[in-house]
Amino acid sequence: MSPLIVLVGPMGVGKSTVGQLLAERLGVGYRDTDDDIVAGEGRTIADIFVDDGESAFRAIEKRAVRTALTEHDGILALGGGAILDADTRALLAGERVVYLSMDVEEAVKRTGLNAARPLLAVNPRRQWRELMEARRHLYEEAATAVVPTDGRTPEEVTEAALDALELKEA
Ligand SMILES: Nc1ncnc2c1ncn2[C@@H]1O[C@H](COP(=O)(O)OP(=O)(O)OP(=O)(O)O)[C@@H](O)[C@H]1O
Ligand SMILES: O=C(O)C1=C[C@@H](O)[C@@H](O)[C@H](O)C1
Ligand SMILES: [Mg+2]
Repeated sequence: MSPLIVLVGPMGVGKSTVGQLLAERLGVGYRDTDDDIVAGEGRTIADIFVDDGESAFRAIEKRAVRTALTEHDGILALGGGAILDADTRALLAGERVVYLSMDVEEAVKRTGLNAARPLLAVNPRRQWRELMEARRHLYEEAATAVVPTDGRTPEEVTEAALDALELKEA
């Protein structure tokens, strides 16, 4: 089993929002590896970062992504940093991957100063830019289609993704 679409992109770009719309439009299920991690660990992602550190979180995330890629046949959203793992990127090579992109101002609007996003807790604008410098090329390399989300409603992003993939609705 393999997902119909894998969504990648930075925190707050709309993976959950658009992922659920895509799932409705295509008549399939929606799954999110961040949610799988929270359910499996019984604690929030922020708590995992604080208690065990980022590298422990990445190890948990890598397992969660591998499991979801083999178990789920609908829309799968990956955590924003999952793309950093080389083994995960190798697994994505065989998948239909949509990279949802946005610019920094849109990112600040959508994520704000939300403490639930530990990587953006201090100086979100600068941290977002730094994260994207390290990740943009990884998202782009993994992507079957890049769908910009700036100035688009979630419905418009959903439509653009369906068009880009030439997927027909259920
Ligand atoms: N196209 C859009 N235009 C404007 N706001 C949007 C759009 N897509 C999502 N949002 C809003 O941006 C915020 C983040 O969206 P969402 O939670 O779907 O992103 P995400 O990529 O799943 O983030 P996370 O990193 O938390 O998983 C939400 O408040 C959502 O309503
Ligand atoms: O961009 C990241 O590194 C992260 C994104 C979120 O989806 C979560 O997986 C976590 O907050 C880390
Ligand atoms: Mg989400």
